[in-house]
Amino acid sequence: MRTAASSWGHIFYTGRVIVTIDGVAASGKSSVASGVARALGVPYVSSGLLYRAATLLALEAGVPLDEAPALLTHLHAHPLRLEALSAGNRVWCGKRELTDDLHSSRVDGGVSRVAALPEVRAWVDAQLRALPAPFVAEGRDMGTHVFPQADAKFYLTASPRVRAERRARERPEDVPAIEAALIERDHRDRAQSAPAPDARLIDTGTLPLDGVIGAVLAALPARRA
Ligand SMILES: Nc1ncnc2c1ncn2[C@@H]1O[C@H](COP(=O)(O)OP(=O)(O)OP(=O)(O)O)[C@@H](O)[C@H]1O
Ligand SMILES: Nc1ccn([C@@H]2O[C@H](COP(=O)(O)O)[C@@H](O)[C@H]2O)c(=O)n1
Repeated sequence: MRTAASSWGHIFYTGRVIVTIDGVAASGKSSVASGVARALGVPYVSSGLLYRAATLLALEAGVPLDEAPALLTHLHAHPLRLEALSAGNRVWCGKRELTDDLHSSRVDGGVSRVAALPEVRAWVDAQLRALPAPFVAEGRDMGTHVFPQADAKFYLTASPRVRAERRARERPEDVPAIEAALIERDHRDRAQSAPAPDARLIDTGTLPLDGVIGAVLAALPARRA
């Protein structure tokens, strides 16, 4: 059992707590999840990194992105390991760290095809459910499908333009191109991207990052050992 006190002072978490933060692409999920996890003193888990890593391995090996049997065979031959730290998640394939290669426009462009495969989703879900709580999990279906029993659920939104402007600081493409790609990715991901009925919706477009983190922390139920 583990106890953590947040820098907000009023939250004391003990035990196997799971907080889920879902939302559309580039809405701030990983930044917010990391900030919340650090405040609580627990790891955060980025589910999207596993889909991204599966996509990268497929692209590198020339495995067609929508051929589930070939992709699963390749993934079983090259097992991935998600290192879930509160400061940032890392993904490993054996001794090779993939993390820095996972946020390219090439991976952005292919990942939704891989994530649409039920076999790949089951492979990701099994790895996530094997992780020991407490943690903050972020993605698309953390609160609906993977951890429906979560103690608190959040869903982040922001307009495509705001998200593209933020992402443009991290990508070589211009804002209109990034915005079009985000809209396309949201559309391809729509099957797994509905908010949980019991999730709190937060529009991150009108708040600074610290404000979103503070809103999540303020909404968490107080818990005692
Ligand atoms: N509330 C905010 N105010 C300003 N910038 C923000 C805010 N939230 C996130 N950002 C910035 O927006 C960008 C996207 O955030 P982040 O990578 O956390 O989103 P994401 O939802 O995890 O993205 P993806 O779905 O592509 O993995 C980052 O540059 C981040 O610093
Ligand atoms: N729970 C999830 C998480 C991610 N995906 C797919 O992975 C892509 C990349 O995720 P990011 O969180 O890094 O944007 C995303 O576009 C989805 O295709 C998913 O399906 N379910």
